[in-house]
Amino acid sequence: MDTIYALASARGKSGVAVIRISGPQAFAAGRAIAGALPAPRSSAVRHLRSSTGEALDKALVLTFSSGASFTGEDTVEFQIHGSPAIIDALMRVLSAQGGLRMAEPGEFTRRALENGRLDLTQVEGLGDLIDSETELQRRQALDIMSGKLGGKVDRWRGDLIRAAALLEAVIDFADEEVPTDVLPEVRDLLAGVISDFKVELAGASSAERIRDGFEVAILGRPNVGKSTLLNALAGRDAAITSSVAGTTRDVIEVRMDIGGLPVTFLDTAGLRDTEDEVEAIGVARARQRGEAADLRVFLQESADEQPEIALGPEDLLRHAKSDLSGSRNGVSGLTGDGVDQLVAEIEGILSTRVRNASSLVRERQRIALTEALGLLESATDAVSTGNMSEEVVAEEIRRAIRTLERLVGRISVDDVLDEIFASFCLGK
Ligand SMILES: Nc1nc2c(c(=O)[nH]1)N(C=O)[C@@H](CNc1ccc(C(=O)N[C@@H](CCC(=O)O)C(=O)O)cc1)CN2
Ligand SMILES: Nc1nc2c(ncn2[C@@H]2O[C@H](COP(=O)(O)OP(=O)(O)OP(=O)(O)O)[C@@H](O)[C@H]2O)c(=O)[nH]1
Ligand SMILES: [Mg+2]
Repeated sequence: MDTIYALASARGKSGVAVIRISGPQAFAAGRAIAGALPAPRSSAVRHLRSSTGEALDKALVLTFSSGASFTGEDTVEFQIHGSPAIIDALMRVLSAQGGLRMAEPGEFTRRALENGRLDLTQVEGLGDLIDSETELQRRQALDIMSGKLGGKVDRWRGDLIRAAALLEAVIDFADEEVPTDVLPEVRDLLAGVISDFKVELAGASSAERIRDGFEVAILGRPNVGKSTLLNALAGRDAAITSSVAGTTRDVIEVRMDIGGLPVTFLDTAGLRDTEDEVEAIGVARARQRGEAADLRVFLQESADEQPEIALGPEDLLRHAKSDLSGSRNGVSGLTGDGVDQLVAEIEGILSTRVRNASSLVRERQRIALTEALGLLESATDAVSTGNMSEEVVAEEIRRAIRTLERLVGRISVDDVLDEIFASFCLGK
């Protein structure tokens, strides 16, 4: 097993930077640079030196032994002054050490997975935790990283293993008298797991929305003040505004945190028929992105205007430029009138949509549970109608168990690993 190292903190200047070394040679490499190492899980101040004895930095050194470390391997950390020059110098010294190489993105976490420290869902949770930008994303990712989904999967797996074993006992003792009827217990076990799966699946799209965020499109005729409203929401000049109708062409995206939810606002081209070729492309994009968005805010020029895009029941209609019209159901990006109420209403609508969020935060997880549910429903049918042999039913349950094992990475999942680790940072 190679010993790997990487900068674990962000590149650039910082108060303190962390360089981690993990693997069988970690302690030897640490000693070569820092001298005597502190006991595992304690720290010591040391002068770090190159092989020629030149001082690199005065740093904090930490060690973890393989029994109790993040990766499950011997680990040494240097917490150094966060200067790019020190980082470069230390990385050079490490690369010159025999048997060490730079880690690939996500490789520390991959080792934690291989050493059974984390299951696959926890790895996904950790990736999401590092990517989290809002409070709800942080909480959701921390739950998953702490084993919320993995723990449930283990319990379901246990119940299904028992159900399959009960059926297999019937098969094995087919020519003897099997005194008790196992079918009621099998049915109960399946029903319990099926009902849990349904709750999880019902809350999957909400959980996925917390992870991926919502899109809210601002739509309306040209010149009604869409871009001005976007800028008011963003608190900066994200989009060009002007008194010329047809100013915005491309969709302008601004990412925001609304009550802990990640929301991307879309400013769009004003909707109208136009001879201008470029503007027409913009209008087509506005319609397409507007229809695909999770929620639409339609700015009306006048109260009797019919929106030229289909609005859903929760979509928001607002009179534009309320500072001029004095409308009560209005908004003004220019004066800020009605903007806070609009944001509050959007927050209310979107937070109801995530209220039933479950632990299935990724499509991969939802697909696995859907597949397992199908198998268990067909097994339940067979048990109830009795028109299938115990062997076949047990095999269906075993297939559902294997699907759960893929979900947590208990059986080989090389195909999903590359995809999951592709989005990890270097040093994680
Ligand atoms: N300096 C530093 N801070 C850090 C990390 C790190 O690697 N270094 N982490 C890295 O991501 C996170 C902490 N994660 C960790 C996760 C598990 C173990 C660990 O030693 N686990 C053992 C023992 C558990 C125990 O003692 O309770 C294990 O799982 O067997 C350590 C750190 C965040 N902060
Ligand atoms: N009085 C007033 N003027 C506004 C308001 N919002 C925008 N305007 C003005 O109206 C003009 C058009 O504003 P924009 O925000 O560019 O309008 P738009 O809807 O993005 O226009 P297009 O991109 O062309 O579709 C600019 O001169 C703005 O200063 C408002 O709430 N009140
Ligand atoms: Mg505009």
